[in-house]
Amino acid sequence: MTVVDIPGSKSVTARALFLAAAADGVTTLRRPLRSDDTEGFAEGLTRLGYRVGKTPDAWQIDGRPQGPAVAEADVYCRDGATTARFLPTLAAAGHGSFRFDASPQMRRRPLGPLSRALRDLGVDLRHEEAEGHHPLRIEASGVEGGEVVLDAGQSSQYLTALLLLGPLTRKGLRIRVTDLVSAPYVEITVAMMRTFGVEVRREGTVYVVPPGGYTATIYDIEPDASTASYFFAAAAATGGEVTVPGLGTGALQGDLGFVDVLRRMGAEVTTDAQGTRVRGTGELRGLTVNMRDISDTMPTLAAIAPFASGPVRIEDVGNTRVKECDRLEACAENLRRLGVEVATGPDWIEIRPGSEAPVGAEIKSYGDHRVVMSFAVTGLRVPGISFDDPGCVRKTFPGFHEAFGALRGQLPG
Ligand SMILES: O=C(O)C1=C[C@@H](OP(=O)(O)O)[C@@H](O)[C@H](O)C1
Ligand SMILES: C=C(OP(=O)(O)O)C(=O)O
Repeated sequence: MTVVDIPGSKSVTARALFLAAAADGVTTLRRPLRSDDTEGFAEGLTRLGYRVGKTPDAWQIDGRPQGPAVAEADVYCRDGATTARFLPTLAAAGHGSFRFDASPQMRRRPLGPLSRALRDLGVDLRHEEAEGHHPLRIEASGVEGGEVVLDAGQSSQYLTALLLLGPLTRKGLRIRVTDLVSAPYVEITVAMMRTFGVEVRREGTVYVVPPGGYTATIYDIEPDASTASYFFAAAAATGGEVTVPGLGTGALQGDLGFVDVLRRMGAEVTTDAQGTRVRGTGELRGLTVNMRDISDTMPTLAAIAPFASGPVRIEDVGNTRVKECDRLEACAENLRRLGVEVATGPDWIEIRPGSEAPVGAEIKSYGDHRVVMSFAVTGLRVPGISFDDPGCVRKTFPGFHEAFGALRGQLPG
């Protein structure tokens, strides 16, 4: 049995940084994720004048309920959508002139529904180049609050950004949501807001957020469930056994639901209060699965699908086309490089394992950490897999190759 120590959750760390910055008092985050996305978020806060103190195991943030400590700032959000979508709302609640820009891929990724909602709330927000995309400029003078309509069918992060903003407005927010993808991420947001002293109420499709601000706390960041998916998939694909402590029945992240997909395929899964264990049984059945709620794990499943005994069809994942790359096409392209038959549609991918074993090839990373980490799992059973850009794992797990290499030595085969 192998016990794997998975680094902290990106989503939880990003939210915790926002909440800590907005809270009244000093917050300590224990075991935050240290990766390009979360270091970028913390750097953004520093640019906005917040104090972020770092030790190897904890980050400490001096909260400022009144908003950024500087009157002007230029914030580079790197490749992280949480930074690029959450930080502008934090800035909007303060006073000053703030500009946000991001990596070329993050500039291509959409933001329009969020910026429209902020404008509807009276925020002076301008896109400097393409409408609905970074770079953008906010002339912030606080947010009054009230009711706003939001389409979060492309990204739940728009809704999370507005929910996080709610308690910083003068009247609170009523957010009427017309569509929502990646819904479990909103549950993470609501649960974490509660820990920082704010109760979000739901009335059907309306989220009601009271004004009044956040309270500082000591917060333990749980391990990243999307990262854990590579290690669970490794066990399922090789007949090995992997245990991840800290991701148990009380975990906040919906992506832990990936183990239910592995269970449907034939793996043995046990989850208790302490963590989750996956044991490969030698059986990996094909299936049709809707991954709308957990689409960050779509590439993980696509990458082990060639080992299934029948076709694997993944549905309702159209939003993976606007992530670090077009993930449906990236997975299809790389599976074809391995000699695997695959088809895609607007929001689905179907992998059809053949009688021939996949062959080794260079994987085209498209700068996407999940493409690399997913096909590393394929590499456990297919000799000769290499990557054109292995380093792009830095976005969420700089130490991935070392950790996965250590696991490889402990798995069967
Ligand atoms: O809120 C979050 O932390 C995230 C939400 C999801 O994005 P979408 O809601 O855009 O699907 C997920 O893919 C991303 O990695 C992190
Ligand atoms: C889509 C992802 O990240 P983000 O949207 O936060 O950039 C991801 O980590 O898979």
